[in-house]
Amino acid sequence: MRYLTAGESHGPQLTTIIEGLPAGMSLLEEDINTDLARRQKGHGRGRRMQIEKDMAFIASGVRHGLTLGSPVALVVENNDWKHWTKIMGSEPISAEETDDVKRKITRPRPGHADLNGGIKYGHRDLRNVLERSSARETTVRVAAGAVAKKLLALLGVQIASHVIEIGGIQAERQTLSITEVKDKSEASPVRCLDENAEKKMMDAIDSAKANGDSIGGIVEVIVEGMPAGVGSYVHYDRKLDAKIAAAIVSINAFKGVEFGIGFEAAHRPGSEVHDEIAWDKDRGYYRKSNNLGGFEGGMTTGMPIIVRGVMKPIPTLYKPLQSVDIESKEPFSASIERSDSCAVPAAAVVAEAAVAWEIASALLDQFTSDRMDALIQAIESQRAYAKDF
Ligand SMILES: Cc1cc2nc3c(=O)[nH]c(=O)nc-3n(C[C@H](O)[C@H](O)[C@H](O)COP(=O)(O)O)c2cc1C
Ligand SMILES: C=C(O[C@@H]1CC(C(=O)O)=C[C@@H](OP(=O)(O)O)[C@H]1O)C(=O)O
Repeated sequence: MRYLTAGESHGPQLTTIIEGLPAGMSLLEEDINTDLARRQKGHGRGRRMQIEKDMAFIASGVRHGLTLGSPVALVVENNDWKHWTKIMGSEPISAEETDDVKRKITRPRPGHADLNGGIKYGHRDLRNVLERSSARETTVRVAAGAVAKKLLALLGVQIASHVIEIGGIQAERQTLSITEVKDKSEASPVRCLDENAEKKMMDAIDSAKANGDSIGGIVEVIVEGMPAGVGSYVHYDRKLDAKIAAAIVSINAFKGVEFGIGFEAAHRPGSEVHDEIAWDKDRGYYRKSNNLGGFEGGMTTGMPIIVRGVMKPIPTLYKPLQSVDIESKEPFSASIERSDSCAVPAAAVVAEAAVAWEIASALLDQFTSDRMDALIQAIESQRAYAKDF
């Protein structure tokens, strides 16, 4: 299964085309819209989120609520487009129009794709870079992820996400079921399970905003119900943990990823890292602990997948950073109109979508099927086989 996305931040719409879904899977626009709404929320979001009300239109590949096996195209309109039709339209704009009307940008923002993207594509108007490098694109990544999540739910695989750190404030660890993680994170304005930390995180976001600054954080994604032995050890590009790591770091502003105890493994002896193997007739094989976060040798162990990603602080700051104008080569202080001050809660939903996509694709690679009923059967039989192996 694969997908592409298209669309600029202030263009008319965002589009994704998903190829390789089996036929006969139930899919409704509301399955996708729930996740699109979740991605728009979160304390710290800027004014753009008051303009947009993201809704997916299923433009192909689904008939009477069921997938056809043909490409599924999803479209999300940008409400903000109506303010940008002249600036972002595809028709040529007259040479007499001023750079102001074109909203030309010659001052690259530190921490953004602006300067490198300008150098790479030869754009002297850096708007041509930022329109596509903007995290507005994560809207349709979440739409594609919602489709993957629907497939996973029908295969008995559950996924949830929550925020574990914002601006240095850490949530206390809790032992909760995946349903409780979903409910509690959904009810929190920062998607955090710990109410004490939640309040402090909100204060930290408010004070960063008041100081013209921004803060980042850490999100965690949990997956339960994956059969053992998905992915492979035989080649670097078939390792499922590696694919998930790439998907997480590909999210705008994500700088790192870890599984299970992650970087903590560097500080512990092997006897306190590796998860001992056990078997009983109800569960089949299991690990007595899950320090490795559900992966050994690039394959699922059947234990929950625990993956965390770290998001840097938002780079556009009201407190301006220094940069250089590419026309005059003179230094300047960046000025801005609007921005998020913290998007970690929204990014948790994006990370969940990214992980859902990778594991759904891995299941389809391994249990190839053009039909939903046959896929369900193949995965049930893998679970039974692995249990008594
Ligand atoms: C959900 C989400 C919302 C974001 N909102 C903003 C924003 O309002 N302002 C901003 O400067 N960066 C924002 N970013 C981050 C930038 O898109 C990102 O830092 C930039 O494109 C450079 O990419 P890199 O940080 O991955 O190198 C957001 C990221 C995500 C995931
Ligand atoms: C539009 C979204 O996020 C945007 C991501 C973003 C950036 O630079 O990445 C900059 C802001 O856009 P604008 O410049 O239009 O205010 C955010 O609002 C979204 O998440 O849907």
